[in-house]
This record gives sequence, C-alpha cells and structure tokens, in this order.
Amino acid sequence: MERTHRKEEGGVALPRLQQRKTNSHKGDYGRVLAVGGSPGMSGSISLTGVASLRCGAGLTTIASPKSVQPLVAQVEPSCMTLALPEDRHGLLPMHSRDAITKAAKNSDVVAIGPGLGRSHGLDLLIQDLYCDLSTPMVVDADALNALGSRENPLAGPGGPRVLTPHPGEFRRLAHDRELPKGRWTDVAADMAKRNGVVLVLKGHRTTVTDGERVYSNETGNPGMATAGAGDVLTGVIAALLGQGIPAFEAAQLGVYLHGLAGDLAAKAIGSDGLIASDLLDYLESAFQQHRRRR
Ligand SMILES: NC(=O)C1=CN([C@@H]2O[C@H](COP(=O)(O)OP(=O)(O)OC[C@H]3O[C@@H](n4cnc5c(N)ncnc54)[C@H](O)[C@@H]3O)[C@@H](O)[C@H]2O)[C@@H](O)CC1
Ligand SMILES: Nc1ncnc2c1ncn2[C@@H]1O[C@H](COP(=O)(O)OP(=O)(O)O)[C@@H](O)[C@H]1O
Repeated sequence: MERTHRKEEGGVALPRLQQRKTNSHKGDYGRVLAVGGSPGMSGSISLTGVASLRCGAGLTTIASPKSVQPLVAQVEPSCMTLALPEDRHGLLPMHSRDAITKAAKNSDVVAIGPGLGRSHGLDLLIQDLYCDLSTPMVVDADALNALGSRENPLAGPGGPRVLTPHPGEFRRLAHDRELPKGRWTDVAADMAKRNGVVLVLKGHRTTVTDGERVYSNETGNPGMATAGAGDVLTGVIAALLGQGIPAFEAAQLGVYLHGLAGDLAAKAIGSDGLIASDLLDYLESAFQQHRRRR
C-alpha cells in the first residue's frame, strides 16, 4: 500500500486546485444535491450545503423532508431547496426514492446522510440509492448507519462512493463494536478495496484510503471536536467531486482543506468556542493558502 502525506512532509503531493477560468459560468463548477435533515436536525444538512458552495460548487440544492424544507430555506439564500415526501415522524420514506433519483440525475454529485435520522424505511431507501444511483456520492452520518444494517454494508456501489465515518459509524460499518483503533486503517483499506469505494476515517488524524493508497491528514485541531464539523466536511468533499476531481483525490484534498480551515479559524478566534459554522468562513482562506503553496 502506498502511503501519502502532505507535500511539506516530503510525501506525495496533494492534488492541485484549478484556477477558475475567466469566461466560465456556474454550470462549469458542479451541481451538488445534498440530501438530509429531519425534525430537530435541519442544521446539519444546511452546513453541508453551504460548505459545498464555499468550496466552489456552481449550484447546490438541499433536499429534505417537506416539513424541514422551510427551515433549511432560511439558512442561506444561495442554496436552492427541494421538499421531499415524509412519513408520520417527518423522516424520508421509501417512496421519496423517485424524487431523489430524479434530482440526482440532474446533479453531478449527491451528498447524503447528515441529520437524516433512523428508521427501517430510511435503511431501505439509502441501500437502494447507494446501489442504484450512478451519480458520485458522499455518504455520511445516518446514511452510513443505514448501510451498516446490511449484511455486506458497502457491497454493490452504483457509482463512485466516498464514505466518511467517524469511529462510532466505522464500527457499525465494520460490524465490530470492539474493533481496536490499531486495526482501523487495515480494516478500512480492506473494505475499500473489496467494494471499490473510498473510506475517510475521521478523527484527530483523519485517514483516507481506497485500499491501494493511504493518506494520513495532518491539518485540524481539537476545536473541530464540535457538532456539525463532519457535516461541513461532507459538503467540502462533495464540491470537489462535483468539480470533476476523482474520488480518492477529492477526499484527500477535502480533509486537508477542511482541517486547514479549522486551523485558520482556531488561530483567528480560538478553539474552545469554535463552532461548525465558523469553519464555513475559513474555507475560502484555506483554498487560497493551498494555492499559494503550489
Ligand atoms: N446541527 C445538527 O443538526 C447536527 C446533527 N447531527 C446529526 O446527528 C445524527 C447523529 O450523529 P452523531 O454523530 O451525533 O451520533 P452517533 O451515535 O453516530 O455517534 C456518536 C458516538 O460516536 C462515537 N464517536 C464519534 N466520534 C468519535 C471519535 N473521534 N472517537 C471515538 N468515538 C467517537 C462516540 O461513541 C459518540 O458518542 C446524525 O444524523 C448527524 O448528522 C450531528 O452532525 C451534529 C449536528
Ligand atoms: N481533535 C481533532 N483534531 C482534528 N480534527 C478533529 C478533531 N476532532 C474532530 N475533528 C474533525 O471534525 C470532524 C468531526 O466530524 P463528526 O464526528 O462526523 O461530527 P458531526 O457528526 O457532529 O458533524 C471530522 O472531520 C474530524 O476529523
């Protein structure tokens, strides 16, 4: 397995970021569909959607259960919203599949999971979308938990997939509550290779693997141990995928820039009271700093 690190540490270089072309338009920078949210958790998918725009996505639509959509629509006027069918608990039912599939076919990337909640119907819906949609997908949070309920959680991806579990979600995906930390990278690499996906193991030193390559990220700080920081990462990686960066490189660059935004935010405002929405304000500076280093 090839191990890659930041160029500054003497390892393999991070991917380059293209400059925006003078005569380009929003259609050149990717259409992101962010699917998530439920009663009490409308903020998570809003963070994902806004992060994708802050990372250069040309157009972002946030799709959420219909009772949640008006709340999401108030967060950021630059995001479009889509109201989806919901069950009596306000969660997405299996019959929201057609509306999501239709929207996904008009998108370059789907980010799915933040704030979805849990139900049997959601388990079936997510499993179906994971296997059937050919659109590249970033799978996070409750969408990972939905896959974890399958016998072979990551089998049969319908297209490029980047999965972003934190340790609790990773143990659910691995079907091993006791999996020791020392084995996480090897187990993740094996799962990634067998299923042809990219896994992002989030934490203090986030690891990205496709089974052939392993990237260990060195940006980020404990100020990011705060609700919603991972929802932001989902939007960052989705934006990069939507701009045509291949899955492993989009995940690698995404975790690097997300951590760098966290480091810039902590430097400017401190880390004790850092909140996830602060990260959004430093993504642009992170992009600029990365460009200057090339
Ligand atoms: N503003 C919002 O609406 C927010 C909604 N959220 C949503 O809340 C739902 C539940 O997600 P949660 O992640 O809170 O719940 P989970 O039950 O998936 O995970 C929480 C548990 O995971 C483990 N864990 C997480 N990070 C760890 C680490 N670095 N090391 C060791 N163990 C670790 C811990 O056991 C922790 O108690 C998701 O849908 C999520 O998207 C959260 O993202 C927080 C913000
Ligand atoms: N101590 C830390 N050092 C570096 N990065 C961290 C630290 N704690 C959390 N992070 C980052 O913050 C994010 C937290 O994501 P996650 O656990 O999914 O939170 P949430 O579900 O609330 O969004 C991850 O990208 C993780 O790498």
